[in-house]
Amino acid sequence: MKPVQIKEVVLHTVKMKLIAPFTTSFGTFQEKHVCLVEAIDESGISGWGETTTSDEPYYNEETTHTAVYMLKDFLISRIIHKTIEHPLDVHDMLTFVRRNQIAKSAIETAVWDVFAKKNNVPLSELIDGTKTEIEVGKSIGIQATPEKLVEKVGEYVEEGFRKLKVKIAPGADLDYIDAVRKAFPDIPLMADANSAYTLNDVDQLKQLDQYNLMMIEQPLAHDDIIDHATLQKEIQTPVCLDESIHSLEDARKALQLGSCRIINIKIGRVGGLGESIRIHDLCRDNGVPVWCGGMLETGIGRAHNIALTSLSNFTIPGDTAPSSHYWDEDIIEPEVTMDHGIIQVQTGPGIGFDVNREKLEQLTVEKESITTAVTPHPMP
Ligand SMILES: O=C(O)CCC(=O)c1ccccc1C(=O)O
Ligand SMILES: [Mg+2]
Repeated sequence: MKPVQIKEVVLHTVKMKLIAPFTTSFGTFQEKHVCLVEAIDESGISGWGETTTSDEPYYNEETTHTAVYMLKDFLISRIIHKTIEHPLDVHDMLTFVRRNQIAKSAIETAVWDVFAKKNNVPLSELIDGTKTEIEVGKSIGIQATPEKLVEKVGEYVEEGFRKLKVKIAPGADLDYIDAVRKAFPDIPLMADANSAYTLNDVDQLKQLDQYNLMMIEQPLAHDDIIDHATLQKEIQTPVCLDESIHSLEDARKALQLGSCRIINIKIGRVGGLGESIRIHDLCRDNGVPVWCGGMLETGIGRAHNIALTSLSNFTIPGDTAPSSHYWDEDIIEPEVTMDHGIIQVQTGPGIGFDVNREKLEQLTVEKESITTAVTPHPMP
C-alpha cells in the first residue's frame, strides 16, 4: 500500500441544528458545533474526520473547543509532513498527548480516509470489514411521558429499526420501560442510563430484569469499571459499557473484571478507528459482542461508523440511524439512507461519500488552515 504524507489540515467548525431536541440523563442536545477535519495529502487528496463532541463537557470531558485547541496546538503537529506507512500507526504517533480521545480520533479518522482514497479502496475493505450491509437501531431521548415514548417507539418500529434504545434516568425509568414492553412485548429493546445511577440503586435496576432487555448501557459512573462488575453480579440484564471504555486497555480490564457482557464502541471515545478495531478484535476473541454507538454525528462521522460496523463482531445493531433522523440536510452526498433497518456499506474509495462543499460553507462559523507544525511547548 502507498504511504501518505499530510501537507495541510483544514479545520472547518460548523454549527449544526438537530431536527428535534435529544434528551439524555445529563442534558438536552439541540444545536451543536462540530469541527470537520480535512486532511489533505501531497497529491491533493482530501480525507475527512469529525470531532464527535458537543459544546459542553457533559458526556465526557471534551468539548468542540477543547478538541480544536488540542488539534491546533498539539495533535496536527505530530502527524503533518510525516510519512505515514499505515493509518494504524497514527494512534501511537499521538500517544504522547494524554487522553483527548475525540480530538485524536478526528485527525486519525481523516488520515484513514486519505489513505484509503490514495490506495483506491473502500474504508470498510481496508479494515477487513466483511459485511456489505449493516443493521441499524434507533436511540430515543427521554420523552415527557411514557405514552409519548410508546408513540415514538411505534413510529420507529414501523420504520424498520432493528433495535430500540431508550434513554432512562431516575424518575424516567421503570414506568417508561414498562409501558414500552406492554405495547411491544417482542421488540429488541435496551436502556441507556448515561451514568445516572449508583450502587445504591441496585434494587431499582434489578427490577429491569423482568423486561427482557438486550442490555442496560452505562448505568453507573462514567469512570467506573469496579462497581459495574458488582452490579453485573446482582442483575441478569447484561451490562454494556459506553462512557467507561476509552481504550483497548480499559476494555481488557473491564472484560477481566466482568464489568460488562457487551461493549458499545464509539470511534471518538476510544481515540480513533485503529483503537476501535483493536477493541473489536479483543471482544471477538473473548466471545463478547460489540455494537457501534453514536454521537449525533454529521454524515462524516456516520460514514466512519458504517465502515467500522462492517467488521464481523458487530453483531448487535448500532445507533447509526439515517441522516434524516438528525438533520434537515446532511453535509455529505448522498445522505445516509436506510431500507427496513438496513444501511448499505459504501463501495467507493475511502468513506465513500462526498462532502457537499456548498452546504459546508453555509454551516461554517470558523475555518483555519494549518500547513506547518507548531511547537509551543517542548515535545517529547
Ligand atoms: O443517535 C445517536 O447518535 C446516538 C445518541 C446517543 O445515544 C448519545 C448521544 C450523545 C451522547 C451520548 C449518547 C450515548 O450513546 O450515550
Ligand atoms: Mg450511551
